[in-house]
Amino acid sequence: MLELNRDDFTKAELVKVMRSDDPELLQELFSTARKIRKEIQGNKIFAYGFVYFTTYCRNNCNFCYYRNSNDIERYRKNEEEVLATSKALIESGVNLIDLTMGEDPQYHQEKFETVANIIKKIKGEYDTPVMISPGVVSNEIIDNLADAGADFYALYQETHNRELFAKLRVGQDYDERMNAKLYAKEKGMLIEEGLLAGVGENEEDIVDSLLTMGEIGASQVRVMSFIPQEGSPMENCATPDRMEELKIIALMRLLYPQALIPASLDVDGIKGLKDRINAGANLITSIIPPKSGFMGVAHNTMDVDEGGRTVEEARGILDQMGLRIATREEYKEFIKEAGK
Ligand SMILES: C[S@@+](CC[C@H](N)C(=O)[O-])C[C@H]1O[C@@H](n2cnc3c(N)ncnc32)[C@H](O)[C@@H]1O
Ligand SMILES: C[C@H](CCN)[C@@H](N)C(=O)O
Ligand code: SF4
Repeated sequence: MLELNRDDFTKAELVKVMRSDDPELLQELFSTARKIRKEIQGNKIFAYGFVYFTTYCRNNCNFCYYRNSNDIERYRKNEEEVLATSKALIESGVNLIDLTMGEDPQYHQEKFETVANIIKKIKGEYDTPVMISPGVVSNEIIDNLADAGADFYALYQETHNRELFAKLRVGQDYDERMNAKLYAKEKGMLIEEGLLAGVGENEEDIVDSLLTMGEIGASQVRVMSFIPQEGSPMENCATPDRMEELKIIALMRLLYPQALIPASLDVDGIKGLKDRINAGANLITSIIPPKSGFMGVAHNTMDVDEGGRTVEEARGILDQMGLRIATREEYKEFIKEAGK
């Protein structure tokens, strides 16, 4: 059996864990991940509100429901709507607002000022940290977003295998995407890197991604299992067994004890929370207010209007696990350390 909880894993050892289905090893993997989280942050779990404010997109990612060629209903929310939903999320107890958008040509060509204003309001008036997930934007726009006060820039490579990237993010440039997040980091923003599970990667690819996340200095690292989307080229591809995602979460925790690692409600809804937390995640993402008209990504409506993706619902589950949602002040303290 592998010895866990070390900071000098070799690539071969990591690959071996990804390939293993030995129940004893996996148990040890998850319990070690939980132990490390507890050492770092006790029983606190962070929570992010998700505000997907425009679902228009110029890109054609093969895995995504919102790809440009998909003939779907789309929306573009105005500043008031975005702020009202952000406020409701903050009042419900989230620690950060994740402002997410498709690469909406209307913004990408002219309107980033609106986004900067929204960030300033959430930071100033609502005194709450902000993550911005705008896709690939120019260095000049990154400067503006950083100046507006955005704490985090999220941009997921999905894979660090260039050939696979080209098949997934069709027509997009690998280096341009990577360089945007490196530039954001240089400008003082924290960055989030992420990978998709179940899109044709092998164990070596996963391990390359795990190591790259550390090399680029990401403070938040994520994995999401691929969910097939109606009308997209990958509509008939299967969703992967969740054990892959759980193992990746646990390995990220072992490799990067201080990292923010999401348990995303977007993949399996609220019923998926417990397993991900038990694998070592320390953060709940994709909290969306019911009946607000805002959508998720991988599962765009699952549990939303039913009130399943709320802080209250998550709190009930955490409570049974001896855990609790962190306060905004505790989260701010945590990211201050992450920025050092
Ligand atoms: C919808 S995008 C939002 C930000 C921006 N448009 C971008 O692509 O960077 C956020 C992420 O959602 C994830 N995602 C999209 N479609 C998915 C799917 N079908 N299953 C799982 N995750 C998905 C991808 O990892 C993607 O990077
Ligand atoms: C993928 C999204 C995040 C974008 N920064 C969101 N649905 C999530 O699961 O946190
Ligand atoms: S993942 Fe992002 S960039 Fe790609 S099609 Fe979906 S919304 Fe657009």
